[in-house]
Amino acid sequence: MSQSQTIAVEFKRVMKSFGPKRVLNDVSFHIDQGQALCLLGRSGTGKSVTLKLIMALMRPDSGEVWVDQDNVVGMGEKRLSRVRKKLGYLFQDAALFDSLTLYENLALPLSRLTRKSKDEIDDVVHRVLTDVGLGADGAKYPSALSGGMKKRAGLARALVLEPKILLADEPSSGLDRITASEIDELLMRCKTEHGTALIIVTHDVHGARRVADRVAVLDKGNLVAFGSVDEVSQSENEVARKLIME
Ligand SMILES: Nc1ncnc2c1ncn2[C@@H]1O[C@H](COP(=O)(O)OP(=O)(O)OP(=O)(O)O)[C@@H](O)[C@H]1O
Repeated sequence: MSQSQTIAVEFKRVMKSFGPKRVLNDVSFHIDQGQALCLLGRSGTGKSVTLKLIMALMRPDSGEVWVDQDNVVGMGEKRLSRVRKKLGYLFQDAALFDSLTLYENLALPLSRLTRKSKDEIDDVVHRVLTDVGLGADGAKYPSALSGGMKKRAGLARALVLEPKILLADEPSSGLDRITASEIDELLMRCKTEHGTALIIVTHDVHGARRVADRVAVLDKGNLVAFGSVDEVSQSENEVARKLIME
């Protein structure tokens, strides 16, 4: 069955348990292309598991997980690798190769996964590095980058393949407020300038209030609130209301 053109990611009645522990209980939501969803919730409420289900690194016990036009549940590796090309990931630790310069870290996925020429790769890497404010830092090794620069570098690496959907796991963790706001600005630019859908796991409610078109609050395996920041602020669920008003 084909999905609406505009849906980027959709969960339909997703259940996931580990042994006796139910981590996601009948979770349904969707986010459209060009929108930002922030996933909030206390520690251990299934936020990272949600990202892993989208990447199909895990399989739900039941339910459907749609990415763009495809239900990835039960999909074979060949088709999955095509779907995964639509996804970019910004990991907590930036996931850069320490033995490569920043430039080389960005050029590597382009030379491995695309047919771009050396000159085209050079153009893309310079453009993306400039976009994230690291235009003069391509020759540096990851060990020479500050925490904020590493996050920007991780974002550049996630964006270099021009994903339709960007998944970010705590993009502002460990950063001071000003640097965290700069990362938020960059994420918002991905959305407005490239129409990228963003799914951001975060404990930074302040950032979520600025970035999110939709907020999803998970608590004890349940999606207890979903909607705009204003809607969640007026949610009947106390956990969700308190969390967003922090
Ligand atoms: N591969 C796994 N095997 C067993 N249990 C797991 C596995 N992955 C996650 N869990 C459990 O699922 C629950 C949710 O984990 P998850 O990492 O999604 O939490 P989270 O909301 O991202 O937490 P945090 O905010 O601390 O990162 C936890 O109880 C965790 O121990």
